[in-house]
Amino acid sequence: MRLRNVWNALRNRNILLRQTIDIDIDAITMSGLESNSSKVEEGFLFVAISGYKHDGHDFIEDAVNRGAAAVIGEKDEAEIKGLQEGVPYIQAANSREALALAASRFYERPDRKRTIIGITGTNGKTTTSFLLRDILEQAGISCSLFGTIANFLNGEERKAANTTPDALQLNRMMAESNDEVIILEVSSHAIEQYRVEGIQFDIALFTNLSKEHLDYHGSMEEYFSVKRKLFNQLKPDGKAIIFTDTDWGKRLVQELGDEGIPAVSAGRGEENDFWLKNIQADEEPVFTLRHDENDYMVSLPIPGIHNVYNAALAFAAAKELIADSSTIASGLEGFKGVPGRFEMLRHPCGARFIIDYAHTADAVQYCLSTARRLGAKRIIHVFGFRGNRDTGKRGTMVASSAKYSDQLILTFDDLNGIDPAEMEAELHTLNNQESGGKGIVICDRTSAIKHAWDHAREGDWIFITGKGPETYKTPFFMPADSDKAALQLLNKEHDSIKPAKTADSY
Ligand SMILES: CC(=O)N[C@H]1[C@@H](OP(=O)(O)OP(=O)(O)OC[C@H]2O[C@@H](n3ccc(=O)[nH]c3=O)[C@H](O)[C@@H]2O)O[C@H](CO)[C@@H](O)[C@@H]1O[C@H](C)C(=O)N[C@@H](C)C(=O)N[C@H](CCC(=O)O)C(=O)O
Ligand SMILES: Nc1ncnc2c1ncn2[C@@H]1O[C@H](COP(=O)(O)OP(=O)(O)OP(=O)(O)O)[C@@H](O)[C@H]1O
Repeated sequence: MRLRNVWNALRNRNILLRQTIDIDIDAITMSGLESNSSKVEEGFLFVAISGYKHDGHDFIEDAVNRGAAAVIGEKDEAEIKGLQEGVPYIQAANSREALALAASRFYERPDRKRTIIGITGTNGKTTTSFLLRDILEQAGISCSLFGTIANFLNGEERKAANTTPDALQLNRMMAESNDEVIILEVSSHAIEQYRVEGIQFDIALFTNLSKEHLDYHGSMEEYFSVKRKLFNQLKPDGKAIIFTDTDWGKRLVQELGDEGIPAVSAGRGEENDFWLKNIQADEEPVFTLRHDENDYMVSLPIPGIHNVYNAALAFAAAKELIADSSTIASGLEGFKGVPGRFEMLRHPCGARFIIDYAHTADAVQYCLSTARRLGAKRIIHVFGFRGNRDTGKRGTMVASSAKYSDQLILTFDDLNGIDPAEMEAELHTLNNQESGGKGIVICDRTSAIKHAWDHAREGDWIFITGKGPETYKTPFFMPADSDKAALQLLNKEHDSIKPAKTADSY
């Protein structure tokens, strides 16, 4: 592709500052695009990103030595080392934005060739995207799905490093996809970091908003305003579909309406386009959705009122693509679930163990209150906190757990570089301040799980939350690399595992 095409894309968006080496860019073609210097090959355009850990401008020399034909950066040329004659340096106002626009152009606007569905919100993105994919696929519509669990395209599964891939990988995968629909989980980090910039969506969904990532966004208002940007990236005939049971959802519908952006609402009030009513929140919930004066009865094979909300949203989105509502309802009935989201295993005594990815106070409340509603005799909650992330939400998570559980066991999650002693001290402080005397601390995660296992009684619902299906980053006492593997090991070798370190001995 001619470099001129990318240059035009940047100029059209007014982010071009200047082209500092005077060269005829029409003469330059680019054979590839990269933001990581170590992957640059002969003839590539290299985009230097000022990152959180590294400054890509420091790697321009490396990129040029590997054959870069041109470089885009955001710093002034006077600050750049390693540029060579014949290699133009194009200065943009923002490199991440430039990368996204360049990628979209280089891969020939893949968003225009497929139906693109973006899902944002604090909780429920993954579950809603899986629900929607199951509905569409059961109706014979092929889907790619890019999200936290993995990236799925053309029937293959690829590992995902982020909830939303970076702009380069995203546009590349969209171009590679032969599927009719692409479902994309859109995190607030992704929007802030321009990973979805330049993409226009056919449908954009909003699940909810609750306290999360405030270390990154500063305030709820700011967090909302970032999420909201997604809804300004709809195609001219695109649709916003909003779940309205949070004030943030109601506000979004109102604000989009004021801007003339068509929004379809789903929620428990009669005023919604998809009115969710008659909810029987059993282990397999049943509910009715009223739309266009018709009632559709749906049953869902996963528990939790939060999953009913997710299903209502998926139903509303599917309705944009599938006319026959009974096909949508049967897609939901056949839902296969999501790894590590309300995933249930049984203890030999009959107690239930649930592995769940809850990592907000809101999610904890939804999970534990589901168990209470379904008649749990005791609720035990095993969880911890990812190191180096949003420390502000921890107190409310413990308080929420204490409110809905009978006992909580605070343990290690992924330490993410934090000193174990520091995390241990934090767990004790949170336990003393927020658990209402219901908590203990067992730092080793597998020992905490074993403690719960050993003390399980018939009628207990025991939640292990925070990691879902993720593998452990550090080894724990038991030879298991995930919560599920630990439970499976306990189930298999119940008697041969030695007593674990307890709170007192740790
Ligand atoms: C803090 C953060 O958000 N970092 C994200 C950011 O990294 P970065 O671009 O700043 O990376 P960096 O390491 O500083 O490098 C800067 C540049 O130097 C380049 N470089 C570096 C070394 C070298 O030798 N040569 C070279 O060219 C790099 O390729 C890069 O272009 O941009 C990358 C590409 O988009 C992301 O993968 C990365 O996510 C990290 C891994 C991360 O953990 N992010 C979390 C916070 C996140 O984004 N989470 C959300 C989900 C949140 C949720 O809802 O739970 C997500 O979407 O995953
Ligand atoms: N609609 C909802 N409202 C509140 N909590 C929810 C909702 N849906 C799911 N949850 C809770 O949030 C957890 C994460 O769900 P899910 O993975 O679907 O959300 P997500 O938005 O994709 O999160 P992440 O981006 O962190 O992966 C679930 O395990 C559940 O505890």
